[in-house]
Amino acid sequence: MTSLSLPSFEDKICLPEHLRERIAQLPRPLVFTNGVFDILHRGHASYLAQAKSLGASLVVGVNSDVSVKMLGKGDDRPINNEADRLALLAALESVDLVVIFTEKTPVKLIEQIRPDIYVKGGDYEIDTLDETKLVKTWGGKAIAIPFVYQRSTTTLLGRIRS
Ligand SMILES: Nc1ncnc2c1ncn2[C@@H]1O[C@H](COP(=O)(O)OP(=O)(O)OP(=O)(O)O)[C@@H](O)[C@H]1O
Ligand SMILES: O=P(O)(O)O[C@@H]1O[C@H]([C@H](O)CO)[C@@H](O)[C@H](O)[C@@H]1O
Repeated sequence: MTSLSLPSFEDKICLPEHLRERIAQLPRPLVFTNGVFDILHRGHASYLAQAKSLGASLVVGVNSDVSVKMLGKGDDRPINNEADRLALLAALESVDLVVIFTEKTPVKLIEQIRPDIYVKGGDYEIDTLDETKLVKTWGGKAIAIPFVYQRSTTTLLGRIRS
């Protein structure tokens, strides 16, 4: 019987204890974004590709299952568990590294990574975010990417349920 090794994209999933060395290996400018990415859709894929194009590498911080519960998206969320959400993001060409965070916001993680560019989608008022204020303390930039495709996990779930 042929034995197959795990697909190489799994290497993009970073354990928090390896974060410092993995970040040091990535080319700069380093772009960072974060989110739940519960049911991946075309809006996410397009957004992440555009985020990557702003720099040389893209790191995605992914909310742990417990931290999703703090965001008020619903008692049944996330639909996909943290391991699966990390793996799907790691499988995208645009993504260089994925790492979990367990707090309500990714501020602690951003302090560790010190990205050159912080990115969120156009559904956020980027200038009001603590994440934006933080990256500016070391001369970083924050950029909001407008939606190209009107998609959302919540809308998809509504359609499945109706
Ligand atoms: N249609 C979209 N186009 C571009 N960016 C998006 C889109 N939807 C979400 N994003 C961005 O992707 C990241 C993750 O978003 P999120 O997981 O909240 O997606 P969502 O589909 O809006 O989910 P939910 O409906 O659960 O809030 C965020 O930074 C958000 O700004
Ligand atoms: O997928 P979402 O809901 O867009 O991701 C959230 O983004 C929040 C944002 O960074 C403002 O603080 C973050 O706090 C939250 O933990 C989710 O990642």
